[in-house]
Amino acid sequence: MPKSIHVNILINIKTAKLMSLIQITPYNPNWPNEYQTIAKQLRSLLDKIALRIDHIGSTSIDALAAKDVIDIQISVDDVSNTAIEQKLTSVGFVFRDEAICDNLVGLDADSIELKKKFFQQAVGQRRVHIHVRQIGRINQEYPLLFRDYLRSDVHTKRAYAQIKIELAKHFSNDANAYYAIKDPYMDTVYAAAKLWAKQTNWQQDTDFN
Ligand SMILES: CC(C)(COP(=O)(O)OP(=O)(O)OC[C@H]1O[C@@H](n2cnc3c(N)ncnc32)[C@H](O)[C@@H]1O)[C@@H](O)C(=O)NCCC(=O)NCCS
Ligand SMILES: Nc1ncnc2c1ncn2[C@@H]1O[C@H](COP(=O)(O)OP(=O)(O)OP(=O)(O)O)[C@@H](O)[C@H]1O
Repeated sequence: MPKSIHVNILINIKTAKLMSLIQITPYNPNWPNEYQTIAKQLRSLLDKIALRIDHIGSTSIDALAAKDVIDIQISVDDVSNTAIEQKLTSVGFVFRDEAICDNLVGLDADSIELKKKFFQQAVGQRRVHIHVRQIGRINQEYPLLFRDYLRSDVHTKRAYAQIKIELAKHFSNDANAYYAIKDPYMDTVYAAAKLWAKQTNWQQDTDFN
């Protein structure tokens, strides 16, 4: 193969990879079904270790554009229980030990309230993020409250979609920039969600897997 064609192919592959890094797609009504299938497998795998299994993140919110990633939270008694890792990796999920905490404005990264374990789909499978968090911690409540608030407030939901679409347009190949802006924006939504939770006496629902 001539060298110029080879270089062109390499550039195209590299560009395609960069371009697909952050991509927001319109809401897909099949996301909840995909979640249910995975959640049932997780329930039988983890049995009593999982106190609750929930669909979280944007794919759990009707009509919200999102990255095509099914986010799942598994709430446990003890996030350092090594059985969780053993069981999830035994069926192919990939443990990412770089992501041991969440970010929340006002808390240090090493706060006990932010500890988590993070897993991704087995190689070649549809994109899934599994967040294992300890029941009762701030970071365990966050995604459930954030989800329920966005489900209840169409204007905030639309604003969140717009922010993500714009960020993805400007920073599709720069995940750090995408999250550096999206994360504190989410925390302002979360602050409003906490007020809403007080007003409505919001509790974690009982409709989990
Ligand atoms: C978790 C990793 C390995 C997965 O990367 P990948 O490209 O496969 O997935 P993706 O970009 O969708 O990230 C997964 C989730 O991690 C979070 N995240 C990813 N990057 C960042 C970032 N720069 N800042 C904050 N949160 C991030 C987001 O909530 C996201 O949904 C990667 O994102 C990473 O190394 N992230 C940084 C880990 C981190 O934030 N550590 C904080 C110290 S505890
Ligand atoms: N500090 C935090 N602690 C716990 N959960 C958090 C925290 N920050 C964000 N989350 C939750 O994690 C979920 C998944 O994060 P993610 O970055 O994948 O966002 P998303 O809403 O799914 O949007 P995207 O379309 O970019 O994937 C968020 O919807 C939010 O509920």
